[in-house]
Amino acid sequence: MKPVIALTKGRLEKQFTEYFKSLGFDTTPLTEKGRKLRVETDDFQFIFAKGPDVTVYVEHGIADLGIVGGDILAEYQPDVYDLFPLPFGACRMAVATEKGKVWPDQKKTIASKYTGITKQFFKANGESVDIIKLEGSVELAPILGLADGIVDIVETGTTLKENGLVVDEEFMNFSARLIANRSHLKIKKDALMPFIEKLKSKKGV
Ligand SMILES: Nc1ncnc2c1ncn2[C@@H]1O[C@H](COP(=O)(O)OP(=O)(O)OP(=O)(O)O)[C@@H](O)[C@H]1O
Ligand SMILES: O=P(O)(O)OC[C@H]1O[C@H](OP(=O)(O)OP(=O)(O)O)[C@H](O)[C@@H]1O
Repeated sequence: MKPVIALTKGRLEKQFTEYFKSLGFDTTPLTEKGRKLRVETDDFQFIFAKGPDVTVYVEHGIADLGIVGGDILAEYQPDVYDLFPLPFGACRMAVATEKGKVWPDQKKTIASKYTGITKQFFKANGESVDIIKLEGSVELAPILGLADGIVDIVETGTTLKENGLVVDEEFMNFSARLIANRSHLKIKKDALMPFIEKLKSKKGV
């Protein structure tokens, strides 16, 4: 049986494919998969899922390995082996608000997709906040008056800038990470280790 790798769809999938190619693997099945959610290369089976679901497939042993953002691991804290960072998917977690906005004296309202990280961050700062969960386009919340600020991923800063927001504080750095199912790492060691070592040995794309 070929090892099964769960890949985060979208941005990380594209960056992983470039990386995988740079390691000398044929990426044709990945680039020509169309709407398929499962493809095979000569050496591996790949499944494509949203970041949080990648951790679910790895935790349950459906996938042996997973490629997922560090932000997802911090938010969901799945029971998997977090092996090491990969040289793509770099981003930061930040608190942001509208340019020129003064934070209210009373309890702040923060909108985020990352409610766990948000809660943990403000708690560590000794502050209690109201948190509103959103699924995306989080930058809209302060503009439309849903929240005083947001906690979200920043990479280039373009999304914040183009929506009139500024970073108040950056507090975590992330990149894509390789994760593994805990028991499969032992049971399927011979099948998985050569690939893991190959990923580990290469530093950049
Ligand atoms: N702007 C960004 N720059 C770099 N990495 C990012 C950025 N946004 C997200 N990421 C990383 O890529 C991972 C996947 O993000 P992506 O935006 O592709 O999916 P998503 O946030 O679930 O959005 P969607 O709901 O559109 O699929 C995130 O978990 C994070 O690790
Ligand atoms: O600093 P930047 O380079 O502009 O990147 C940051 C943006 O990228 C992500 O959004 P994504 O594209 O995943 O869309 P989303 O709002 O639907 O999550 C993130 O949530 C920010 O909105």
